[in-house]
This record gives sequence, C-alpha cells and structure tokens, in this order.
Amino acid sequence: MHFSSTSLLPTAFTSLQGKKFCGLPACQSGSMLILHGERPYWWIKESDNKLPSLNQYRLTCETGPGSPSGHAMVTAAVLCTVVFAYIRLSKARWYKPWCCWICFALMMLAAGVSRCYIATHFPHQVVAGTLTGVAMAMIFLKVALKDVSLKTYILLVIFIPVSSVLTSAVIRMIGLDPDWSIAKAMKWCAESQWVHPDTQPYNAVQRDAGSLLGYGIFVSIARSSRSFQSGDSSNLFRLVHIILSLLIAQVIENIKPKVSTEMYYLITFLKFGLLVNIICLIPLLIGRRKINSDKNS
Ligand SMILES: O=P(O)(O)OC[C@H]1O[C@@H](O)[C@H](O)[C@@H](O)[C@@H]1O
Repeated sequence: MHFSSTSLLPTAFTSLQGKKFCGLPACQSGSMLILHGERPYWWIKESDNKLPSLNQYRLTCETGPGSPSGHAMVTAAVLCTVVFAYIRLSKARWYKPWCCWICFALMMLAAGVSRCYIATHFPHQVVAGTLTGVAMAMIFLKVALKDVSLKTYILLVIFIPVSSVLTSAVIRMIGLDPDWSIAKAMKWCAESQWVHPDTQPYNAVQRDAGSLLGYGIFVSIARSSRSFQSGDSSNLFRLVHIILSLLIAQVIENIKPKVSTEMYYLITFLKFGLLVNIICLIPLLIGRRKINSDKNS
C-alpha cells in the first residue's frame, strides 16, 4: 500500500477543518535532510556478504536517506491527527476510540510492510518513522496554526528552503556529500526511469514550503470570511470535500513536466501552494453558496 502525502493531506485537512496540522511536513523535510540511513535495495548490493538479491519495483528507488521512513512518518502523523480529531468531534463511545486505533495500527502495519517488501526500508526505519510521526501529531495538535499571521507563514516559507540549503552547505564543508543517497539510488536502481525527482529531499522541501504558503494565504482569506466562520461540518459535506479534494490532488500531483531540476522544484512549490489553497477554499465556496441560498429562501 502506498500512502502519498498528497492523498493524505486533503483527508486530514477535512477532518480538522484546516486548524492544526500544516506544520507537519516542515519537520519531515528537515529531518530527512539531516538523518542518514542505508536503504536495503542499495545496501544489499554494496554488502561484502553473499546475500540474496532483492527484487526492485517502480516505487523502490527512493533517493532520500533511509532513516526514518518518510512515508511511515507522514502517514502516522496525518492518520494520528485524523483519529484524534474524529474521536473528539464524534464524541465517541468507549469502543469507538479502540476501533479507530486498531484501524490506525493496521494501516501503519500495511504501510510499513509494503515499504519493507519493496526493499526501500529496513523494519527499524519504519518503526522510527511511525514513532516520530505520532510524536509530531501530538506536538502539532497543541499548536493553533490558524491563528498564525501571514507574515509568519511567509517567514517560515523563506526559512525552510534557506535552512535546507545552509544545512547542505555545512554538510559539504565538513567533507561529506549531502547528496550521497541520490548518487546511491542512481547507481543501484534496476531501472533508471524509476529514480524520480519527486523523491528527492529538496523536492520535499519545496513541496512543504509551497503547502505552507498556500495554507498561510488561505488562513488570511478565511479570517475575514463569514462562510468559513459559519462552517458547515455535516458528514455529507465532509465526504464531498474529501472526494473532491482527492480528485484535485491526484490531477495536480500528476503534473510532472520534463524540465530542468531547478524548474521542477519551482513547479513543485507552486503546485502544492495551489493545491492546498484549492482544498482549503472548497468549504469556503460551498459555504458561501449555502449562505446565499439561505438568504434567497
Ligand atoms: O523514506 P520513505 O518512506 O521512502 O519516503 C520517502 C518519501 O517521503 C515522503 O514523505 C516524502 O514526501 C517524499 O518526497 C519521499 O519520497
């Protein structure tokens, strides 16, 4: 099972009504740049021992360091946030939280097993990613990001790419190669077309910065909007919002032009800024139509 953060983002936003989760990706990209860790698909080829070879698949050739698993981290952070929100909003009886947490555990197990099966992670990396994701969800549930000013969002959006470039520069200065994992992916991936810029840590940085900017812009629009404050949160409304958001996310995510790396990063930044804005604005638009039709009747 492959949970991309693109598909999880709309679901989480809908559950939380856009309140508190948008700081999650920033931490993820920062830690991915700093932490090291081999991936099984290249480790086995470099190992001196006589070990069996591992099958590679289209999704195997991730280019970032292996530790912790980014998929496990984002999946755990987002699903944990959704479960907390669901339990709080649905005023669940005693058995419902348990059902939610069992579903959460099963989904994490499926995500973790799939990462190991395709030889892109060792089990301990998936466990580390899951625990980090849960910790991130617990921290960000306490932060009311909707009250943060647009200026702060803009400063964060500048800070995230600048700090990642500086981190790389420092790593280079101490004689290490910050792109060591990209080189290994290119060397050991069975098919060169499976090594995709989408998996590069710098691309994740642009995606997270774009998403934060998109969310910051949305928050400043929403603060002055009556339809946002009136907040229709019926289950049908949420379901429509999730389905529409997932469809839009799939369309935007699949825009993958063949351009230079720098241009690709810029397009990623814009794509995700736009995506978050569209997802966030859907309730505003539906809410406004509802208010107008209430007025007319
Ligand atoms: O470390 P993993 O599990 O292979 O995941 C890497 C992926 O982690 C995701 O969370 C990032 O958003 C992707 O850009 C990256 O490709």
